[in-house]
Formats: sequence, C-alpha cells, structure tokens
Amino acid sequence: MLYHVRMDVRLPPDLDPAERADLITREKAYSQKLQRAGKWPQLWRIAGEYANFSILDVADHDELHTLLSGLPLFPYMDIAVTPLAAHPSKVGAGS
Ligand SMILES: O=C(O)CC1=CCC(=O)O1
Repeated sequence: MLYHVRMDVRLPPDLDPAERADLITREKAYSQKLQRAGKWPQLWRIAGEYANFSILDVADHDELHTLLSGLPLFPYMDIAVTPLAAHPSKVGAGS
C-alpha cells in the first residue's frame, strides 16, 4: 500500500546541539535503510520549510505506524498521512 506522508520537524530551539546532530544523523541512516529496502521510494524537501513529503510503500497501516514511530525524530514531528488508491484515469491502469 502507498501512503503520502507529510512530516514537519519541530525540534526545540534549546535542544543540545550535540543531541540535535545525533538525532539528524540517526534519522538519515534510518531513512536511507528504508529507502534501500524499497519501503520509502520518495523523499522530498518542502521548499522553504523544515518538512518533507514522502511516499511510503508498506504492507498496511500497522507497518506504516511501526516505521513512522521508529523514526529518531518521531517525538519532534507533526505527521499527516494520506492513504493512496489507484486512479482509474491513470494511463496503464486498465480500460
Ligand atoms: O529532514 C526531514 O525532513 C526529516 C527526515 C525524514 C527522513 C530524513 O532523513 O530526514
């Protein structure tokens, strides 16, 4: 199943700089592992914001939740999920 996910990162301004750097390093490693596994096929920065639009490709809502809640930045994110269904007008979708 495909999900469109918006993630807004809201790190506290007073967060220790070393902890901030560690979180971001771990977030990158975590997301790149999932990208390589094909579970996170799209990751886009929203221009001008500390936020991203992602497409995640997972089995179901439970896997999505497990993946998202494992993000190192999860405690510092607002996340909006939109499940995606096939569009009948898409070329190649059938008659
Ligand atoms: O910087 C972000 O948008 C948060 C994030 C998600 C995956 C990643 O590597 O960073």
